[in-house]
Amino acid sequence: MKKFNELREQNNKFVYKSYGTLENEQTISLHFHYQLIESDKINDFHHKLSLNKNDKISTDLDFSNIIFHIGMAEAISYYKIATPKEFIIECGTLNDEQQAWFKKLYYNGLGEFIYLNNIAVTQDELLKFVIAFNGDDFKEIKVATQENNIIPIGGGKDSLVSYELLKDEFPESLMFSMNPIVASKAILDKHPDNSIELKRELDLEKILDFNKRGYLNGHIPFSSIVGFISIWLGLIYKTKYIVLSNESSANEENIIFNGLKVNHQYSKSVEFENDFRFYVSSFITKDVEYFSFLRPLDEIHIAKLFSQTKEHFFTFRSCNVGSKRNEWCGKCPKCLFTYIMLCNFIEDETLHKIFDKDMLDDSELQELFDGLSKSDEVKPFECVGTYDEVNYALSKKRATYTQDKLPFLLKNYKPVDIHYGLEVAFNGENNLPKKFKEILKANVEKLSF
Ligand SMILES: CC(=O)N[C@H]1[C@@H](OP(=O)(O)OP(=O)(O)OC[C@H]2O[C@@H](n3ccc(=O)[nH]c3=O)[C@H](O)[C@@H]2O)O[C@H](CO)[C@@H](O)[C@@H]1O[C@H](C)C(=O)N[C@@H](C)C(=O)N[C@@H](CCC(=O)O)C(=O)O
Ligand SMILES: Nc1ncnc2c1ncn2[C@@H]1O[C@H](COP(=O)(O)OP(=O)(O)OP(=O)(O)O)[C@@H](O)[C@H]1O
Repeated sequence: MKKFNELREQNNKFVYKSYGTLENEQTISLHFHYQLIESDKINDFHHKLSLNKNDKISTDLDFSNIIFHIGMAEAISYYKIATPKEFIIECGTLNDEQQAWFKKLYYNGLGEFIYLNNIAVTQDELLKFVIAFNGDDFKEIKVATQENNIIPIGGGKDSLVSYELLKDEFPESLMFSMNPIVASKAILDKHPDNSIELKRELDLEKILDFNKRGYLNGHIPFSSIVGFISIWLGLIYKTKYIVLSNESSANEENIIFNGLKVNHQYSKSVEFENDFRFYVSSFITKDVEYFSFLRPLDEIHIAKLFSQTKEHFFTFRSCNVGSKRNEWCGKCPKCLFTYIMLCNFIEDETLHKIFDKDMLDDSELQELFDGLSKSDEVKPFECVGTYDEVNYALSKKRATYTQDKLPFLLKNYKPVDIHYGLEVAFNGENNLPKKFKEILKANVEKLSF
């Protein structure tokens, strides 16, 4: 593996060359061009997003501001290959405050990457933006948006819960999925007139080739990309609310490394959500609002809500490893975590059918089990919840077995006497508009733990 310092010493540069829109009768596509400049070589990357047109879309305004910003968020997949000190922007401008904002996103969004590649770098040192653009500043985009929702669908249980809780109250909501997996496509297909399917094409062969040649690789803040893209969708669909399904558990870091709170789910955290809302309303538009509907909830609450939606039991896929093949891989942290969250709310027989086994009886999962349940272990780098809710669920489940019937992973598990508060803090840090808070409250009140 080429090391961070070795790559930095080569004085490589990253360039955001251009962004553009191509439109024909059927499709709209956004194109982004980046370069990684090594001393004697220019490596070009071309990234593309595309969408089928329909009569709900209006593209008659100048959307360059938001499209430029989508390019800033998407650039991270290519920037991370060599993490140059200099990030040159040739197609737009960012003031000091905006540059500081993106530095924070890149640093925290690459937190897991920095930790796993054992990189010693501060937020200030990671990169410096160089503006090499002489055009005008971007203008705020003003669109008369309607009181409707775009609900991004990931195919796992969280966005399905939002979908279920909102579908009667807001039957005209638009369901958005990017490169949808089968589970997401099933939701979009139920709403053919209100679905947004977006194709995202990375310059993947080139990324994989750099990976093979030992350049840097690691996790990127995927949800920040969903965020900027969904603002663009809100503008072209004239739709006010972007309704995410990020939970409060996403705020907890995996580990603290050199003072950096390393969180796999950084761009799902409320810190990012608050920063993002501020950024969008200050520099892009005040007419589209991004918030997470499930923010007051922990994963355990979401799991209980999900357990009321039987029709999704055999279609949802929360497993990132298997979801492209429409499978639960049965071996990753997210499979085990999802199983643990649901194990008190869905009867064993059904749960075994969904996951194809009793995951708590799989001795090969001991290490993952410890990572999820012991606070002195590093929490797995996946979208999993907090130690407290895992231990709450495990302790509750363990109490339902007699000693001789305990599944393998619960045999040596010591129930934890935690005071895990199940009450939902609706007045905690969240950005739910009043009407959404009322719907969530009414549904949570129906649950009894
Ligand atoms: C599906 C998945 O979890 N992928 C992560 C995995 O990548 P892998 O190599 O196993 O396969 P691919 O995803 O096909 O990636 C191939 C290469 O392309 C790079 N790449 C991929 C997507 C992208 O947007 N940009 C890229 O540069 C990737 O680095 C590979 O070289 O491991 C990677 C390294 O740790 C992860 O970066 C991949 O994660 C995807 C970006 C991804 O979509 N992950 C989401 C499912 C995810 O983790 N979401 C989090 C939200 C995190 C956040 O803060 O936004 C969540 O749901 O909580
Ligand atoms: N491909 C995608 N297209 C559109 N939105 C997405 C996509 N992937 C994720 N999202 C959005 O990001 C949120 C976080 O993703 P995440 O995978 O954690 O959630 P999920 O799929 O709804 O449920 P789970 O946590 O059980 O997997 C989703 O709830 C959804 O709103």
